[in-house]
Amino acid sequence: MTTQLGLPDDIQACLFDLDGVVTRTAVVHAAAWKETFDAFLRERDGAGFRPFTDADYDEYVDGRPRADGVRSFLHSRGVDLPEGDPDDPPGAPTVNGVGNRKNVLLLEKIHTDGVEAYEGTLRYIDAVRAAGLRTAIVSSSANTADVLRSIDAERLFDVRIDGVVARERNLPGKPRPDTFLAAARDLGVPASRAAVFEDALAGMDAGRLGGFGYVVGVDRVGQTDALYAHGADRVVEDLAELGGHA
Ligand SMILES: O=P(O)(O)OC[C@H]1O[C@@H](O)[C@H](O)[C@@H](O)[C@@H]1O
Repeated sequence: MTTQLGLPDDIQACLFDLDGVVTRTAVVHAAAWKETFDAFLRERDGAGFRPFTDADYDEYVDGRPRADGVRSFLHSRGVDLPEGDPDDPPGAPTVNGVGNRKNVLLLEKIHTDGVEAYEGTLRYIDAVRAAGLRTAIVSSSANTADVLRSIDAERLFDVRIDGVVARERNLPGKPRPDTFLAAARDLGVPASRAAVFEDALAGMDAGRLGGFGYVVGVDRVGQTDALYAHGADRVVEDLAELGGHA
């Protein structure tokens, strides 16, 4: 282990998830999803509908690309919608329509409340870069560039693989490892020499399946055991615990 960064000595690159690792936006996504799915279920099943829960978010939605989240959660409730088109009106009964509704709500919330970063993460990334390691942001979110710009954090990452890039390159999203592998490749570092930092169970699966050198689970919601079960080498509540202090 390096004493400074809390990583194995041979790690040359760090691949960071965005929502819940760099920014406090995992809860904003979760709230937008809950509003979207509860409205959908209420309309379908009436007032006695079974609401979307935190456990549903963790299992079916967190960390996955938008459309995969729609399909995966609704399938768990026995609903399989047609795909529709990317420009379906928000709330239309299609995978795209439901996803578009969620995006409208997400952007409203971000616009109203702003985006906050985790200071411990920003300090850790500074230390990682000062130590000469390369960095990437790897997120399923198609809003990654805007969110990073809003906290002036684009400069912290040498490479960005997000929901937009994944679509362009036809990369399957988390829990598949392809987006993390693409980031490591773009950085010129083998997966075995790259560390993954993730808060979502789907992201842990991606880290494990990709054969990465080290996988750090970031527990913001009390799911340490689940993060270990999904493949974390170490779980922290804040990246400051790993070290990297000036
Ligand atoms: O809808 P977006 O911004 O493209 O984000 C896709 C997904 O991005 C992930 O980072 C979030 O954990 C999910 O909740 C979200 O659904």
